[in-house]
Amino acid sequence: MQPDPLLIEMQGVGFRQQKTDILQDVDWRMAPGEHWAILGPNGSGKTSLMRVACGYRWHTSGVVRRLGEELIDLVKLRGRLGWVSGEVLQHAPPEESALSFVVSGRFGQMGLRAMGERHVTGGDFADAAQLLEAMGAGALAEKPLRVLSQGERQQVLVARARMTEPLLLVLDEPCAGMDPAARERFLAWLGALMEEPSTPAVAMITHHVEEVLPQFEHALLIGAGRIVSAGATADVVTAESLAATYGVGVARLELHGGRRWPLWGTP
Ligand SMILES: Nc1ncnc2c1ncn2[C@@H]1O[C@H](COP(=O)(O)OP(=O)(O)OP(=O)(O)O)[C@@H](O)[C@H]1O
Repeated sequence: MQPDPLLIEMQGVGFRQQKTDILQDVDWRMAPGEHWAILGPNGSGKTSLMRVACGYRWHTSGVVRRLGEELIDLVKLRGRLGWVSGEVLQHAPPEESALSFVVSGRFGQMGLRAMGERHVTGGDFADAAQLLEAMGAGALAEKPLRVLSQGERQQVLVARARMTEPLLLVLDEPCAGMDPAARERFLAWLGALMEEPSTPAVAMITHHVEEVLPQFEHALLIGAGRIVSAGATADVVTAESLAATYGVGVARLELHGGRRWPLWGTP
């Protein structure tokens, strides 16, 4: 039997825009079912890396294979790679229910109101309701988007992205704007979700080291558009590599709850 193709394979990849090298010499492979944390300081190229990886931006040098192919039908690709970003909600009608918004993910839309409901069946609604329920977010179904908390929004965005049964979910800074309690609640939910065998591969972009849950068995550290280190989280997320990448000393890196918490500052 043929092994499943890698989700993403990048070899010597560069991405240059407006005479600026945003990504350089990127070599990275992500296999089906793996969970990766994409870590790095502001402006280091995390989002650009994942955009190029997923075909939302086109690399300017090197080779990118997505699902084993160099050129792949981008429409097909969009359905296999679910992009979860708070920005999506800026385009969603605030009065739309969470359930309708989740249903709209099946059609690659930002809510059903924008598209009319003509293609949507009762089966689509039933699937969306079941998905929300299975993800422990069933209570959100009837709520309008405008009342959802930051954590609930992320839950609904993840559910929306899963309506096409993607092989990879990309979470772009899902904890942005959350206070510590909201963040811990969301991360507990995400960790439990990642334990489910039905959950696809996850790549989470963040600049906060302590958000790297134990379920992220792989980590990629990027600085100034170049991969500093990529591999097993324990090997990648070290005080030395963090200090070098973030440009600030790490006095201590504490392991607590399976997560690494840096105490920034010179020892
Ligand atoms: N289209 C573009 N044209 C020019 N520069 C760009 C473009 N897109 C990104 N950049 C620059 O590339 C660098 C990397 O941006 P990117 O958004 O990938 O970083 P990031 O690590 O995700 O940052 P943050 O954590 O702040 O969101 C930044 O300096 C940004 O200004």
